[in-house]
Amino acid sequence: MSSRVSMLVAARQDVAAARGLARAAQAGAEEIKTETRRRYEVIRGAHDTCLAALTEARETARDEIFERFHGEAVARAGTLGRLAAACAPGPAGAPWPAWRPAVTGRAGLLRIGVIAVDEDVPTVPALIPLLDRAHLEITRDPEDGDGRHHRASTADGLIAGLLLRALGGTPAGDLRIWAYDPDRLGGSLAGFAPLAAAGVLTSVGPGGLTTMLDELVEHVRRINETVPAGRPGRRPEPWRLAVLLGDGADLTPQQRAQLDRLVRTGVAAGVHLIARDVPLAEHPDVEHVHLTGRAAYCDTAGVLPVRLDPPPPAEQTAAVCRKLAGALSAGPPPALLADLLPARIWRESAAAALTAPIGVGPDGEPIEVTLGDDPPHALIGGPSGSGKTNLIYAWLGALAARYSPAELALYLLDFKEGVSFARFAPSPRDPSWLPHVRLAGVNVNDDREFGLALLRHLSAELRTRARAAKRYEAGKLAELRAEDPDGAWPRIVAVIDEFQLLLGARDAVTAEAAALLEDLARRGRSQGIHLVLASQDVSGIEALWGRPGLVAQFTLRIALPKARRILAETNLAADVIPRHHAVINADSGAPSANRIARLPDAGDRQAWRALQERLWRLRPPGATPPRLFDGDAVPSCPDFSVHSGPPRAAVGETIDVDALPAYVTMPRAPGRNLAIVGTRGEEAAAILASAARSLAASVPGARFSVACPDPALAPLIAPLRAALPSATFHIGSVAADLFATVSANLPTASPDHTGPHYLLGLALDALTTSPAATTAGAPGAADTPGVPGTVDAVAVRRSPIPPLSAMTTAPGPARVSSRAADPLRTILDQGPGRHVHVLGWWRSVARLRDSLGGIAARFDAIGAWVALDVQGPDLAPLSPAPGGPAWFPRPGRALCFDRSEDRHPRMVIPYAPPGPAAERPPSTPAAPGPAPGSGSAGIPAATTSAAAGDVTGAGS
Ligand SMILES: Nc1ncnc2c1ncn2[C@@H]1O[C@H](COP(=O)(O)OP(=O)(O)OP(=O)(O)O)[C@@H](O)[C@H]1O
Repeated sequence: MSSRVSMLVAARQDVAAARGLARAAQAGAEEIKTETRRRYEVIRGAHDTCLAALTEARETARDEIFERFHGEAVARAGTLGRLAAACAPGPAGAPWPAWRPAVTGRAGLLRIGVIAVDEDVPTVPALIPLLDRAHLEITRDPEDGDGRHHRASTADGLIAGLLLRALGGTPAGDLRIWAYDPDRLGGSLAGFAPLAAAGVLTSVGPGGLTTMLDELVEHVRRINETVPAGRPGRRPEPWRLAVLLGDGADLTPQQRAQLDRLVRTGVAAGVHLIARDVPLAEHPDVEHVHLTGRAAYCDTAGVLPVRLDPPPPAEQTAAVCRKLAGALSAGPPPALLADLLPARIWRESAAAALTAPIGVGPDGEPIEVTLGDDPPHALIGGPSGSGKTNLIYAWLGALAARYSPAELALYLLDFKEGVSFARFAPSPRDPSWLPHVRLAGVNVNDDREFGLALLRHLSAELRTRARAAKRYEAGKLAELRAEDPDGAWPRIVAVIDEFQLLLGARDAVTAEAAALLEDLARRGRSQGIHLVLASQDVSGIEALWGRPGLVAQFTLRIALPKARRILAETNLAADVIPRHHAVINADSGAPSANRIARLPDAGDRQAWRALQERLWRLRPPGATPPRLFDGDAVPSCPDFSVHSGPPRAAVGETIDVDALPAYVTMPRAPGRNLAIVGTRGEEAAAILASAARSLAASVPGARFSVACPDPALAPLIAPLRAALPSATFHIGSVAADLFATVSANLPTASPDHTGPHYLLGLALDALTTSPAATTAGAPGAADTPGVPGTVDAVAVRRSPIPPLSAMTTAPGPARVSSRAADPLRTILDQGPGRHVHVLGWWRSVARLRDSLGGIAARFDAIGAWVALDVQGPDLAPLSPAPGGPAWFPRPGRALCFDRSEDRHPRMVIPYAPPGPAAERPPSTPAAPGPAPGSGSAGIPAATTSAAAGDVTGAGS
């Protein structure tokens, strides 16, 4: 039992020990656990701290990275944006809302949209190359709206934008567009339609592709031939841009080949392609743009997607195109006269040639023309209003500013109505004149004789120069000037505007003028005499084209827009140049010698006046103003000086380069009477007045008596009263007394001590054909039967003048009745030999004949005559030429013939009657004879009777 107890005790003790051990182990474990937990807590705390720090560090780093990235991206976008703005300035790169056309001179890169890298980063303009740089091939995903579905597509919007940018950034006319759009027939580019009218846009239909490509290839070939390779600057040709809007159809092999040629060679020649749905050959010059929905990828942007701009607003496109078309139709703004002037005035020598710019070329450079040995003469052509006069102004301005009056002399003639060259002469409004101008003729119109006079003058100058050249053995002007440095040998430029009027008739004037022109044209070249002929239309001038030798000398041709036949037949350049341009061709019109010049508005009065006044102030001392011949002006009678030769009567002004009086001489010799014939009473009186004034100056002691047998015409005497204050006047019936008295007292010997006596008569026909004179049995009257029914006979019956023989009551010791019966005829026959001369006005040749003795009378007593409105054939009895002179009367002009001086009749311009200077008066023909109770020549009856005083004293 005890064992059992002891065992139990032992067991208990073991259990207790075990328990103690277990408890101790547990306590140890607890301790470890606690320690471990503590450690865990420590570690965990450390971990959390570390993690938080790491997170914070990471965040900081990330923020820094983002910040740096953003900053750099913004900066780079800014740089790229500035770069893009510089590469595509103004209209090439501006977004549509702010877009305006403006010529920038750089059209190479064009904006199509933007590259958006990040939302926070500004976008960068996406540019693609075009003009002078690349062709463009546009491909697209099938979903892009396309021509096949007749919807506006992104591609078409892209093309429209490119076209507008290219047009807006290049000078008007420098870009021509061809649009091949077989499917929509031009509808894709409808906004550009206004350009078609201005020739900028050509729509090409389905059948036109081959022709278009051929033409462009040909153009490239021509450019490559004519523009030297490597020449700096742009070729003087517009860019040509062909837009090909494909319709899915394949090109023919020929079209493909031409297209490939253009791809290879077009860019260098300014010919470009924009091809949509038309594959282009692979070539470095081709820029590819691929469209996917609203994004696009292009070679220039690489992998970066481009967000395309919207198409330009349709109204904006149309407005820009309309404006451009308008500007092109109106032509470019004119150049300025100032562009043609040299930096320093009068510094050039004309020894070798005259060279001056006439306008500016397409590149803005002056286009110079030369007159010298080659080319020597110029032909200018252009229809009315095309700018011939303006061109002449520009040319003359440029010449006159370069060459002094010692180097250049100008003779200028304008045959048409107007006063174009009058500005070169002084006027009441502008006292300045162009010092180079020797002669300016305006309103020359029908005075072809004046043109002839100029040619004769130039011909005389040519002879003078030829003689001098021979003396110095000089072959041309430069040599003559070198041999004779002190001589005055300016180059002469004679400009004749509307010269066809000089050569337009088949008569002696044309024949002589053409012969003189030919001679001047041939020989003038070496003598420094240059002709510049201008005309609206030279095609019909027989005298010109009938003389090929003459035309051939005019190697300088200047054609204004639409000029005909000035250039060579095959040269059509004048048909295509715009307004205010000219084709200058110094090779007789050969097409290869064409130069196109834009002309300044030299007609502008202010610009011209400033230049002229400047040159005028520099004029050499003693320079005289040019002679101005104005065909519409009536010259005033000059002051005649004492003259030592035979007495002479001025019947008007000669039509000549110098404004000289036209005289007929009145020496004491048979036949020295003057008859003025025609119905224009005022002009007849004015001629008598100038004749009287010049005779009075020629012979200071001369006596003058004035007769006007028709009292109705007494007012016409006024100019004679003004010219001859000391003359005696015999109006109405006393006129007959005058003739009777003078006739009866004709000196029989040589009465030089008494001086000449001039009888001036108005309407002397009223003296001679009185029926009463016939009944008086006077020899003259008997030879002069009135012819009832003719105008003269009617006039005789109506004449209020009583029969001369019956009226002749003047007392006088030497009254010889047989002669006194026809005193006028007696004086005409016998007076001049005794220094008694009749200067009278008859209203027709028939009446003059009656005064001379009737139908078979000879005109020997009329040594000189002046015809007014008498037709040439009517002058046959007085004329040296059988059938009468070729004379077509017109107001303000008279035909004069002095048998002792002239071989042919010459045209003269009657002077204005004394008094204030007048314009040419309307012609007032005197009636053939006054009707009973009424005046003639517009004079009322009351005046007539009042004027019919029987006796008037000197100067009364
Ligand atoms: N280059 C130019 N720039 C601006 N205006 C011009 C220019 N050329 C001509 N004009 C103007 O055109 C008009 C006609 O010119 P101009 O008188 O020179 O022509 P024209 O050929 O001589 O005509 P016509 O034969 O009928 O006299 C004028 O009003 C002139 O001012």
